[in-house]
Amino acid sequence: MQITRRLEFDAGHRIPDHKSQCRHLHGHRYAIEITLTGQVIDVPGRSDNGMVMDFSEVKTLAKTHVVDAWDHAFLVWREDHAVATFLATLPNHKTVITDTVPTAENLARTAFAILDQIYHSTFGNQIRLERVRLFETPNCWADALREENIEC
Ligand SMILES: Nc1nc2c(c(=O)[nH]1)N=C([C@H](O)[C@H](O)COP(=O)(O)OP(=O)(O)OP(=O)(O)O)CN2
Ligand SMILES: [Zn+2]
Repeated sequence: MQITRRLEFDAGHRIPDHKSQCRHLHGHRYAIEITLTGQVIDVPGRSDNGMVMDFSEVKTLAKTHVVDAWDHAFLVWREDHAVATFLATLPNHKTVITDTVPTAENLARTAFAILDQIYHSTFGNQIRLERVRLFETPNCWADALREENIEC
């Protein structure tokens, strides 16, 4: 069985080498959808009976490890020296330095890598992260899929 939980957050970014608008500093209302697979729990009386995993727990882990870190942050590529240096001059500014240019594809892949470890260490093999879908806008999204991210 497969379940999906969606969360939203706001963040700024830019794609410094982009040929068009995206090289400017701008922001998005991002959405992240986390898809997990597992067996439906069949233990009468348990709070999560009939569920793969309680959606509220899916949310809590995603919020703690990705969404709260990225929400209202500026996501800046470590090679984007002009912006990274400028942001470092702002006292207490919420800046997240990324190892790759912060496209929807790379952010989806980064979130997958973080969350895969988290769900695995919390729930072992019973729950598997299958996909992280990251919406940059309502019309543009990227999917990080297990088969392309993990060798298993
Ligand atoms: N494959 C990708 N292409 C683009 C990405 C990306 O992450 N992956 N990112 C951008 C920009 O960051 C941009 O903010 C999105 O731009 P745009 O295509 O303009 O998207 P909109 O939904 O705002 O488009 P409208 O046509 O104005 O609705 C660019 N490309
Ligand atoms: Zn953008």
